[in-house]
Amino acid sequence: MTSRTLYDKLWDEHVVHTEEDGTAILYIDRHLVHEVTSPQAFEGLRQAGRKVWRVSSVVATADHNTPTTGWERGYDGIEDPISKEQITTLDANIKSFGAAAFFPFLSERQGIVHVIGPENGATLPGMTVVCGDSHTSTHGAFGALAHGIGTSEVEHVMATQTLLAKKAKNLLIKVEGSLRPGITAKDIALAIIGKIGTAGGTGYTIEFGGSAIRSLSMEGRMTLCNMAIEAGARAGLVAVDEKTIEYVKGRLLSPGTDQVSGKFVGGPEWDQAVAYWKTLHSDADAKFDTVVELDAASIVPQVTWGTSPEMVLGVDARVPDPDKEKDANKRGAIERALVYMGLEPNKAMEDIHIDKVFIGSCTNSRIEDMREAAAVVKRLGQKVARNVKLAMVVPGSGLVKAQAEAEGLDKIFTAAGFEWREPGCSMCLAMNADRLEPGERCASTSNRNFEGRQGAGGRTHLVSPAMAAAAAVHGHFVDIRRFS
Ligand SMILES: CC(C)[C@H](C(=O)O)[C@@H](O)C(=O)O
Ligand code: SF4
Repeated sequence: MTSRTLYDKLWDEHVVHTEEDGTAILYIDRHLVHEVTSPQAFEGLRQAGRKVWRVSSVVATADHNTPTTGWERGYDGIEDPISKEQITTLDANIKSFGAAAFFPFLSERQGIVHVIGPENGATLPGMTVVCGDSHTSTHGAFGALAHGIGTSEVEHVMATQTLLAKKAKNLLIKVEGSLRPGITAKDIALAIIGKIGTAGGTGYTIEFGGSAIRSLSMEGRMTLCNMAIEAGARAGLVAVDEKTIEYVKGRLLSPGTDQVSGKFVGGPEWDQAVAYWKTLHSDADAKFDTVVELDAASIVPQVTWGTSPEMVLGVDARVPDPDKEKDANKRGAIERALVYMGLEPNKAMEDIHIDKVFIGSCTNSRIEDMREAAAVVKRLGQKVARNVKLAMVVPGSGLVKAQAEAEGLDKIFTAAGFEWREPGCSMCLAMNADRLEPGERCASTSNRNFEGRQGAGGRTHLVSPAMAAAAAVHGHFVDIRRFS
C-alpha cells in the first residue's frame, strides 16, 4: 500500500462513498452538541418526524450562554432571557431525542464542549468528530478527524450519521527543537498564524509534527489544534503516541472503563483500540502537499496587537508602523486595526496597559493552563494591578474547576485579587453576561480578537495563560521570560 498521511488514513477509514467530483460521504462517530447551533437542527428533525440516527454518538452540554456566577440560584441565575431559553431548549431536546451523555447547566461535568469531550473520553483517537462549532478542530489533538459544521449539517448528521465533505490537502507544520522557558503551546499557535496568516491553512488539514509538538502535553496539543481554524484549516491533527493513550485511559466513555465503578479495567476492547490507535500517525515517507517549518527555540511570547489572530508579534516587539508597510492593502488593514485598538504605531508591546484579564476559553481553560497561570501569580507574589478592573479565571469545566480547587489554585488566584468563576465560554465571546465595555482593553487567553468579539468596542489581545497572569499583576504586558 502506498504511504499515507494520518489525515489520509482517517479519511479512508470513514469514507462511505465518493462521487466523481470528489464529494464524499463521511461516517461520523461522535457528534458533540451545544445549545447555540442545535435548536434548529432538532426542530428540523421534529418537523420531519425523524429520530437521531445514532443516539449513542451524541454528547451534549451547555456552554456559550451559561453564566459564570450566581449558580447558587440555579436556573434563576441566568439573567438573560434568550440565554435561558437556549439552555432550557437544549435540556428539552436532549430529553426527547436522547444522548450517550448529557452534561447540563449546573451539573458537575458541564463545561465548554471542547473541554468536556476529551475529558470524558467522548473524543477518542481515530474517530470522526463533528460539532456545530468551529473550534471542533481542538479534538484533532487525539489523532481524530474533527471539524466544525453548520446548523444544517448538524441536522444532517443527526438524521443520517454522515456528512457531505470534500477531501482537503495535506499540510505538515513541523516544529522542531525545544521551547524556551515560559513559552507555551499558545505561543506556538500564534507564531504559526503570524507566519502563515489566517488563510495559510485554507483548503488543508494541518498535521502538527516535530519534536516540539511531541514534547507537548495533551492539553498543549489541544490548544494548538484549537487554533488550526484561526489559521484557516477546518481540522488540525497530532499523531497518536503514548501520551494520547495515557490521557484517554480510564475516561468516562473510553473503552476499558467500567461503567459502574468508573475505573479503568481494560479488557479486549481496550487492547484492540490501543492496537488500532498506535497506527494513527503519518507513514514515514508520506507525502504532504505543503510543509512549513518552525524552530521552537526561536519562538518568543506572543501578543496580538490587532483585530485578527495573524496581527501578532513577540512581546519584545513594537506596535507596527503603517508608514513602513509598502503594500497599500496591508497598510490600510494596519491603520484600521490600530484605530480600533486605540494603539499608537511603534509603541513597545510591554507599554500597553490593560483594563481586564480573561483566563479561560476552549483554547486555555484546562488544568495545565490553570496551573501555568497560578504558578506565575505565585512567583510574582503580588496582587492584580490597580489599573486592572477585573481579572477573571474561568475553568473550562466543572472537573477542571474541582481539580484546580483540590490543588489550591483557586486560593492563589483569589488571594491575588482574581475572580474565580464557574465554567463556560464566558468572556471569549459576548454571548453571556461576561463582556468588555466599549474601549476596554483585555489580555485574553481565548482565540479570536475580531472587532467586538468580547463585547462591542472591546479590544482583545490574545496571549498565553502565563502572559495573561503576568499582565494582570503588572497592569501591562510583560515578557514572561524574565520570570521563567
Ligand atoms: C457559537 C459558535 C457557533 C461559534 C463557533 O462556531 O465557533 C463560537 O463557539 C465561536 O467561538 O465563535
Ligand atoms: S470558548 Fe470561545 S471559542 Fe471556544 S467554543 Fe466557546 S465561544 Fe467558541
